[in-house]
Amino acid sequence: MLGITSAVPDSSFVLPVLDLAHFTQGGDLKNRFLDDLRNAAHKAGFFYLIGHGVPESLNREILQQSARFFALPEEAKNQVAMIRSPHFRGYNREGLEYTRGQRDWREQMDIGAERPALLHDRQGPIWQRLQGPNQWPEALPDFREIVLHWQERITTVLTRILQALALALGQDERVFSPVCDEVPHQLLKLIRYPARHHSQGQQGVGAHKDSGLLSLILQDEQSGLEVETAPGIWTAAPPRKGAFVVNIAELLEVATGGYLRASVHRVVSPRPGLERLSVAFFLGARLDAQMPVLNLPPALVAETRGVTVDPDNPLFSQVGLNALKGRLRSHPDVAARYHADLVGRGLLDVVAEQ
Ligand SMILES: O=C(O)CCC(=O)C(=O)O
Ligand SMILES: [Fe+2]
Repeated sequence: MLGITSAVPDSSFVLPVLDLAHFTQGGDLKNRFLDDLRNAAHKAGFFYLIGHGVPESLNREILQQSARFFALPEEAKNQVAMIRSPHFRGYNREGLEYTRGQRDWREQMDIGAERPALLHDRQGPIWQRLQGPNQWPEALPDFREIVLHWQERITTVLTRILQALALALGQDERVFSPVCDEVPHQLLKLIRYPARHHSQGQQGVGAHKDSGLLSLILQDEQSGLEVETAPGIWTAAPPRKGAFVVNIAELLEVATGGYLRASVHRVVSPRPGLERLSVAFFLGARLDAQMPVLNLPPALVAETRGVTVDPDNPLFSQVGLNALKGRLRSHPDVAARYHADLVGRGLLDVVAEQ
């Protein structure tokens, strides 16, 4: 059997639920929200978010667009295939993406910030290759507007959480502004996990950490997302009506010397006869930024674990390099076609030679 073999979820641990409206209301509610946020982000690194202000109707619309997109004929989806985009945008059918060397079993459409390509500037920083236009399915006239609108709303929500996290960590509310104002790195994935026969393994997406600042997941009614809350212990994060799942990603672990936890998570494939749709949004820092290391209050420093060192996944504090590393590894076909000069080389070596 491949990939995930023993998913014994730990039902004794329940992910916390945070209400963002409490942060806005101020006073005691705000202080309690900040305490709960600090705890959630330190311990599990995952929580449910309610009171976020994103209308249910908009969440339904994006899931509907997603369902319509995945229902298109293979040929229509392939017209926007990622292999046509040097900027890693577009559609991938099942089995094209890898996590820790194992094939994931999900189809997905990747959409980023809609910005002009900088590809021809080969003298520039190598991460500039990530910037460029998206690909849009011709058959779905409302797709582009709904997806970009949802992306903007979610960016606002996560920027707010970043401000709250800054306060919760004893920092100025705007401490992350220099690394995420104006042109944060945005990536939105529409994802469909088809059922899989157990003999094929159950890896919807394999165990991983997200590489940006904060991630947010909108789920349909199907479970499958699991969080490693202690070594080898997987806590289920099933869908909750009206709530998003939010999680800490690697750049915040780096910025806090490991006080904030970028938890490992995975998705187990649905049982035969079922499928699961999710929309995942990844807020990264500006690609031209260097991630700062924060000066935490002594009480928090005492509980700092240090950044997890994973030889398979070196962390770069240069944001653009970290993002490019992730994309090259997840999409070897796109890397081979457009970025062969970077494949199989340490990115830091490439930068040093430029
Ligand atoms: O589909 C999900 O629920 C989570 C997806 C995920 O973790 C990812 O794409 O990084
Ligand atoms: Fe993830």
